[in-house]
Amino acid sequence: MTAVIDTSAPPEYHRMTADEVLLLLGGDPRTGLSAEDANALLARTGPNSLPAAARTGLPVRLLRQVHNPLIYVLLAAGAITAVLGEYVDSSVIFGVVIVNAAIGLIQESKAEAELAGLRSMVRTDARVIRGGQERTVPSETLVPGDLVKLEAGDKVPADLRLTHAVGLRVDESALTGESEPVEKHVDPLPEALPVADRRNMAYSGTLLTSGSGTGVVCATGAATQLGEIHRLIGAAHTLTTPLTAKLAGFSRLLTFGILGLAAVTFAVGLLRGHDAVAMFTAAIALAVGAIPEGLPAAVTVTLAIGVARMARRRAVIRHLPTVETLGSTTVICTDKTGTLTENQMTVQAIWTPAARYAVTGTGYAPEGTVRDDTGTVAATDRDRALHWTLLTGVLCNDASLTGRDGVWSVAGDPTEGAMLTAAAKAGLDTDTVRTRWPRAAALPFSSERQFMATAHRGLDSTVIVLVKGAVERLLERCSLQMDADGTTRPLDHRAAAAAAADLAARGLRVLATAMRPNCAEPQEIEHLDELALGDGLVFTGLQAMLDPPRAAAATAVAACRSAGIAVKMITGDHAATATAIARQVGLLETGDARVVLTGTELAAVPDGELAEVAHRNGVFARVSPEQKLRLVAALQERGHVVAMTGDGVNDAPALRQAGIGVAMGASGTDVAKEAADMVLTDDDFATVEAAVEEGRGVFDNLTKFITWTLPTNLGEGLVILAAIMFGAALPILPSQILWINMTTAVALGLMLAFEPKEPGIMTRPPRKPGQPLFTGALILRTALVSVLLVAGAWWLFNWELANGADIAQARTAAVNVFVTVQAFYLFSCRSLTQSAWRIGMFTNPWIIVGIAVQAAGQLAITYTPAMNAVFDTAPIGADVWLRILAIAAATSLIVSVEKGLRTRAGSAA
Ligand SMILES: Nc1ncnc2c1ncn2[C@@H]1O[C@H](COP(=O)(O)OP(=O)(O)OP(=O)(O)O)[C@@H](O)[C@H]1O
Repeated sequence: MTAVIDTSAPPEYHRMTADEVLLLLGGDPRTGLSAEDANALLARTGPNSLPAAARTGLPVRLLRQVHNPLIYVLLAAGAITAVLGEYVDSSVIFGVVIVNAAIGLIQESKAEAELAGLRSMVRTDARVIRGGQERTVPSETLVPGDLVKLEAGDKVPADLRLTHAVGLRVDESALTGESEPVEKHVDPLPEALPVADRRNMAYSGTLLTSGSGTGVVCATGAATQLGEIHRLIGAAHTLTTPLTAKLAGFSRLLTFGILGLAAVTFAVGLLRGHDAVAMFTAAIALAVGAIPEGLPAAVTVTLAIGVARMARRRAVIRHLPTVETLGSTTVICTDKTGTLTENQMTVQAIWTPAARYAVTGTGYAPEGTVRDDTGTVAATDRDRALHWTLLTGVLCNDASLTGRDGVWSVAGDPTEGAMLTAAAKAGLDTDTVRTRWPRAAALPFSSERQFMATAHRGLDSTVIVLVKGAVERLLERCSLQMDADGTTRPLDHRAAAAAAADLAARGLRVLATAMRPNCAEPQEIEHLDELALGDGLVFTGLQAMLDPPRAAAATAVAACRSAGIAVKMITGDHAATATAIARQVGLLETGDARVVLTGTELAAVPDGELAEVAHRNGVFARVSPEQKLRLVAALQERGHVVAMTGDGVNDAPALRQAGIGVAMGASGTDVAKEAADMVLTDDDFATVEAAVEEGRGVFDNLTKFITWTLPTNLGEGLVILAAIMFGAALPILPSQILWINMTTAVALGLMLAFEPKEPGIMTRPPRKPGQPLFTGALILRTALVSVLLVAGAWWLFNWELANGADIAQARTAAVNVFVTVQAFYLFSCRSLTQSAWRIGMFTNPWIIVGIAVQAAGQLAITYTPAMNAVFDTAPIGADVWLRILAIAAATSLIVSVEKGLRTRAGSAA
């Protein structure tokens, strides 16, 4: 069957019946499109993805780089110097503007590309019915006519006309701005309606908050409503973070301060009778020298490098500011299943009111046996409760197992997969059982409800209801229990609860099963809800599964602890299971004073005390998503920066509330990913810890750059200021300052962005969120280094003049003092607390590359006649170089003494 699509005027699908839509788009209501048709159509329609936003044109991007008060000053200065006939200075100034803009442009493009690349790391899949079979395909391969299945938590992958909807509610805020979820149905709507009122359509990019359904794809990619919006507004891409904003503000302030100072210098120079043109260029040189132009670019580059490093460690950042926030994380709240544990479930024990069974075998392969206490292979006809608990595990279940080349995997929830395997080991074949008892209705699992129920109509029209879920939730609905012969008697609640607690204490995840045989009112079942389910159920048994802790979890928990970060487990699972796993990963130690709190206990805590309770305790079990939100808020109230993991639809509010919402890339719902700041592609707790470590590294590198750039810039400004104030000849000319400023920022300073993390990075406490960048220590350091720079350059300039050098040579010596001291100081800035020798001289090869490039530049400006002519420099002798090196070494020594003293006093610059 081939689809016929009239592209001239998009049909109004919401006005048609579901069958008409299917007919129009060539899909079959049962089998969907065939795989061949879908592939052929894909070649014509193109992938179901939004086209990359058209990038702003080059001229505009360049202009954006120039749009900066400092550059305006430079442009004005360039123009005035040109008018004054100082063509060399004027071309140097214009050269600087061009080079600056080019570097900014390249860096910005790189950072943008880095962020854009991340998007493809979080892939979305869609479940389609093609050729009569349900399969999971990448969302990009959907075509019109495809039948797509949806369930709570999914992001709608294309524009769909719904053909089936059960309790389907959709959050359409991405499209309409309306955050209240909208209820959907499948009936045709007679009139032409705006998008927001088309209740039988589900639009691409909107999120399913509850229910399930099926729809036929009627538009993909750019043709969707979302594509339309995307086309209108373009992709908003921001490289701004609180830190960059703060720094931009600081730079602006500094620019105006320095311009004022330059104006004063100019005026003082004139009063002293200096030449106006010379004074003007000197004032400009002061301004250019003192303003840290490289700062914004360095911050963006450092953040982008951080994002790339995190991605390599499988943490995908969705919002750039998260990179900064990560460094100050004080608490990580993690769920258990799949994050601290493998999410590889194997039923190991089954308990029925009549007997206990051990299940052998590992993984999802249906290989193993179910044996009772005596070692006899279990027979389901001897213990009917065993029969029904296993049957419930198969029927009240949406997962399926697939085995390929002896490797078995589960499509769907691993908990449910494990129950299918257990049943298979006892000889119950999934397909046979599911055909014998077709499903009539279902009450899906949710974290709040903590159980799932299904109704089935047997071949003889009997209707049964099967339930599986958390032990406490089920036992409170049961009044009877099943005996081995299938008869029932009153529930021994205590025995069942004690058995569950025993199994959970072994770290096993325990699910209870129950049933209602022979429903009197089969009609009622069509709308299975909690009310219809009622209580008075028959308890049939417990299935306990092993979900081993992840290999790296314990190490990561320990690393967090030594980094001053508290790790808290917040799980929906049973308190005993949570405790056992918490012990295994080192969250609780034997004799730990902290207790495991359950959701019920939490609910009893008054609001005023919650912050303290949340702060003090480490494990919270049977917690509902809504309580997760309360816990995050309470921790924040106590001043914590909270990273919180989550995967379900209902976790979204807590993820949004947390400083860093962390979603699971592999198992999480699209809703959770949309709400998160960071997505873990491997779901592993250790990845959160890795991201925190990278976050700290990024912040360190920023601090290092700032510690390097501020003193050098201030020194460059000061030297001119001093010369004019003291009425002396300028030791460094404006064009030379421009040279120093531009070359060192790129060749030297920027290389700090590539610094590897320092060894002790995870053994110190988290950075305080409000901690200012410009600490007293930094201000002192800035003053010290800038004074040393000026003193060194000044002294050598005068010494050379006094010893027979001409002014060009003396200035060349001063220029080289500046650059060499900056290069030496760069090594000091490689670590905030230790000497460069300690951290290893060659651990950042980029520093060496940068220094080599800078050295080549210095040799060129000193010895090539062409550059001598442009920059008014002159060749200097080897003895001068020795004096330059001596000054640089002396400066280094003084700085390392200061650093040593400060480290000992406990405050690093
Ligand atoms: N598919 C399911 N069907 C029925 N009950 C389930 C299912 N999955 C989990 N449960 C029960 O509901 C409880 C809560 O599940 P939930 O998914 O909220 O948390 P969890 O998976 O146990 O742990 P975590 O919050 O650490 O991921 C589980 O402990 C289990 O008893």
